[in-house]
Amino acid sequence: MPADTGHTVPNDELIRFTNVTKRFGDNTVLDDLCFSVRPGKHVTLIGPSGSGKTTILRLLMTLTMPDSGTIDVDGGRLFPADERQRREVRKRIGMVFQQFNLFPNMTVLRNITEAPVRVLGLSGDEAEERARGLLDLVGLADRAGARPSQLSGGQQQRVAIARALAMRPRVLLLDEVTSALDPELVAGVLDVLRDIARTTDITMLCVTHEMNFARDISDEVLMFDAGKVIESGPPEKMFSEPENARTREFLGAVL
Ligand SMILES: Nc1ncnc2c1ncn2[C@@H]1O[C@H](COP(=O)(O)OP(=O)(O)OP(=O)(O)O)[C@@H](O)[C@H]1O
Repeated sequence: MPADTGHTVPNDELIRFTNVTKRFGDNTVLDDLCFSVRPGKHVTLIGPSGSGKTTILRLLMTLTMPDSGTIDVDGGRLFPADERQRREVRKRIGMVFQQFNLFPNMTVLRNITEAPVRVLGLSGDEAEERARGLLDLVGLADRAGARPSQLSGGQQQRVAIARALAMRPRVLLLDEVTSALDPELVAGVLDVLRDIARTTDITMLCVTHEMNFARDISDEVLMFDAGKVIESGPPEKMFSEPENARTREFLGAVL
């Protein structure tokens, strides 16, 4: 019998959470949560602070474990699964964090080539070619030899985006990627992400308080409250005529 690779999940779903519950002590952060994301779609998670948005991304990165339920990504089961299978599925997922988390002692180029060489087994030349293409994409082709500390926050975040893409993930997770940036640096990072959303077939799952950005890039917006999706829909509907009173209240406060 082959290992349980989650083939019960339909092919047109790249991410599926089924009855996922996550607790921290008495705090039920995700409550029997079900949702799915189709391949190539850009989905934004919105909701009040503490509603569990970051926890969803952390589960996908296997940085934390659910208490119950199943999580499938790209036809493979992430939870429950043994360590080896989890690592295999996890390789298909890239994440950009609020704090860029670059390696300070490595050049920009090494930051991007490190994981493709170590994890994917690419040769140094292959990894470098890939990295240089990505540096071009994020507008930093001339900074390959710099150290992160020589770059602005916005440039560092663009390196972090290139680093995540260098693993050729099927899913890109974006967690408040502009909230640690000075206001004048936000637009450059969001422009790069808009470009990536427009020109690649990567699936994106995004937590952001930048509602204009969410409106621009999202195919679907999911509104979270108390560990559940309480409303979902295309951004034009969610932002102009939300049906749920909690969504209206939340958007009234942030828009
Ligand atoms: N490691 C942890 N230990 C204990 N509680 C945690 C831990 N991580 C998250 N929580 C709690 O889980 C809840 C959900 O947190 P999460 O960061 O997922 O929310 P969020 O919707 O992303 O919020 P925000 O918009 O403020 O980032 C919060 O109440 C938080 O305090």
